[in-house]
Amino acid sequence: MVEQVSEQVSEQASGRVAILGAGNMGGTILAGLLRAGRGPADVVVSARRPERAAELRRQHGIEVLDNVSAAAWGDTVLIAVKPRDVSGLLKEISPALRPGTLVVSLAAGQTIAALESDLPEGTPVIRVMPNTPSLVDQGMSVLSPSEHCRPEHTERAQELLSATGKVLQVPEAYQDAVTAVSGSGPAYVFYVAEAMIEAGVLLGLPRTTSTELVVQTLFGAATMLRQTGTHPSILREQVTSPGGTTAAALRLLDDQRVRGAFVSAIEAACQRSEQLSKN
Ligand SMILES: NC(=O)C1=CN([C@@H]2O[C@H](COP(=O)(O)OP(=O)(O)OC[C@H]3O[C@@H](n4cnc5c(N)ncnc54)[C@H](OP(=O)(O)O)[C@@H]3O)[C@@H](O)[C@H]2O)C=CC1
Ligand SMILES: O=C(O)[C@@H]1CCC=N1
Repeated sequence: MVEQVSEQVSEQASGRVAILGAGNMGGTILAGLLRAGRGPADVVVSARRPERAAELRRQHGIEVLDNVSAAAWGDTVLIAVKPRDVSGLLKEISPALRPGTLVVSLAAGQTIAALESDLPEGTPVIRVMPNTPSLVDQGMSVLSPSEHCRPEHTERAQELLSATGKVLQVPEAYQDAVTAVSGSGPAYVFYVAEAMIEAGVLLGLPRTTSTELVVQTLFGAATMLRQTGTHPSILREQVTSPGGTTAAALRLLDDQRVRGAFVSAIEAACQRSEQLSKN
């Protein structure tokens, strides 16, 4: 099966991509690459459960291989397993990697140094923090290349990740903060959405109506932030009429220290990412 696939030549700059671990994030990037026009000549995945492998073949019509075969096939190998499974997976595939294969890791809290320690000397490695809106091509992926990466390696990863949204490069020292802000960020927004929907229901709105109001309001507010480039404080002031409803709501949020709670929550996520890198 591996030989059969390898006869086909990828026309993409990032070459043949092997995604190891097709769960939430790996599956999302896979779907994004396929939407962007890649096909079986360009992408394979690995799965450890036969039923998941069958599902991936059925859904996407692509090759599902074992980890070692997929890693040997790929020009770029994307690591999308849970942080605790990364080291074992890298040790497993390390002997099969061809010289020059680019390893791209999505794992939270896994440093470049830790990744390199399980890979052949000199392997180019890129640490990335993506997020789940990649599922709708609105992802935010933030990458940090290792010192063994040449510009073409970074361009390869940028091309790969831009299939599902924006891509930014930062020094690795920022990755724990990035993880806390944009990696975990969608969860904070969904948390706020849940609270707003429940509030609408409490006030007597049908659940479907409340949901529609909240989703469109979040979408509209995010679009305003992006399209106007205006600071959120100013946009908030524009909604807040003197003596009006918004001022009453914001006063309660301030009294309940909600802004401070958000800051502390994001600090906690950053600390957790730092802890993961020490395990
Ligand atoms: N979810 C998110 O919002 C984000 C996640 N990340 C990072 O992405 C990575 C993946 O997270 P997520 O997608 O949420 O996790 P999931 O648990 O959804 O996906 C992990 C996948 O890896 C598979 N897997 C585990 N071990 C192996 C193995 N040895 N060989 C092959 N496949 C294996 C699992 O298989 P099985 O189905 O059998 O369990 C599962 O399908 C993590 O490192 C996380 O830190 C980064 C940014 C955002
Ligand atoms: O919760 C986590 O650990 C992962 C990393 C960022 C988003 N999800």
